[in-house]
Amino acid sequence: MDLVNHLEGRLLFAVPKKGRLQQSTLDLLSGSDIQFRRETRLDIALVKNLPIALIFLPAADIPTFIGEGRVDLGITGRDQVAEHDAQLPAGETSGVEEILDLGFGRCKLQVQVPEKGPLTDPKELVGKNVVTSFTALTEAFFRQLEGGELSTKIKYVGGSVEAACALGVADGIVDLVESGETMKAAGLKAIDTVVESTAVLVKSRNTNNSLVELITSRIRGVITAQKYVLCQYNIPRTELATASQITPGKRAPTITALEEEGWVAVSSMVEKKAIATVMDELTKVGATDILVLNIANSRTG
Ligand SMILES: Nc1ncnc2c1ncn2[C@@H]1O[C@H](COP(=O)(O)OP(=O)(O)OP(=O)(O)O)[C@@H](O)[C@H]1O
Ligand SMILES: O=P(O)(O)OC[C@H]1O[C@H](OP(=O)(O)OP(=O)(O)O)[C@H](O)[C@@H]1O
Repeated sequence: MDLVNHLEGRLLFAVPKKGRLQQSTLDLLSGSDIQFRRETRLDIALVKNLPIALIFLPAADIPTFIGEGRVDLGITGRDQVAEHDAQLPAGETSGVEEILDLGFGRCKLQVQVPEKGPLTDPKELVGKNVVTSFTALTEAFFRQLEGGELSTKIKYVGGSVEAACALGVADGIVDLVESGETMKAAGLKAIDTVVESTAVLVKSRNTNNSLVELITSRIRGVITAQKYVLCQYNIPRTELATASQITPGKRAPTITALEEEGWVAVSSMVEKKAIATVMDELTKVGATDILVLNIANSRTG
């Protein structure tokens, strides 16, 4: 099948073809009921149940395709969008618009130098060799540090940036850090942060495809569901005001009267990471039968 001829009329949605953001992106698509089958080695997949085509691209290239309006929607790192925007001529507005922070792919683009070396401040790298995959952001960073000048020599490498200092190619690097394992293994330390990043859903500023809203709302629902649990409990009506402060919900808690005089049942969305503390506090104010339920999907205001 000539897939390119089947793109007409479809929303084009770019997703990472490999790497750190791919699995969580595929999970989001699946949670949003975007059904597709990707043929081996093909970078285009037609969605079966919606007029959408998925385009598998390197995360670093996604902002370019979206910025030029070739692709309507995409998932990539905020760092990649920032790098794309930093390459634009002065005064030009970015064609890439962020719609949603997706929460995964959290990392920092950091200035790193040899741990045992003499450098401790990014200013000491001015005029020296710096290696990175993010040349535009690194240039902007050093230009600001140098007060508008740029004497620092910035060189591009596509991967394994952390090897540059040990190989004598660089005095410092600008690379992504998450756990810090790679940096530590390469004998480097971070001395400054250029940008902080998470995966984002982005759209082309010029797209007018109505499916953008539908997809955004589905993805938002999946993210909310992943972030929250539903907490249900029974409480004496006299303690309801205090309990409602502990579980205010996204809008307000749902309160139902119980058959037993003076008692009510409460059901409220609570952030997953806070649930243990919330349960402790509810118990303290007299709540009983506290249940915590996972949310499969959601649409909230
Ligand atoms: N260690 C990490 N932890 C979390 N997110 C990361 C990490 N490294 C990269 N990312 C995010 O994932 C995006 C893609 O990086 P990744 O290293 O997966 O690239 P890639 O497309 O596989 O290209 P490469 O050929 O450079 O490996 C980055 O721009 C960043 O937003
Ligand atoms: O702080 P950490 O948890 O160690 O993660 C950081 C590493 O992850 C990324 O590389 P990746 O492993 O995706 O491969 P790459 O170097 O080929 O881009 C990034 O470029 C760092 O090297």
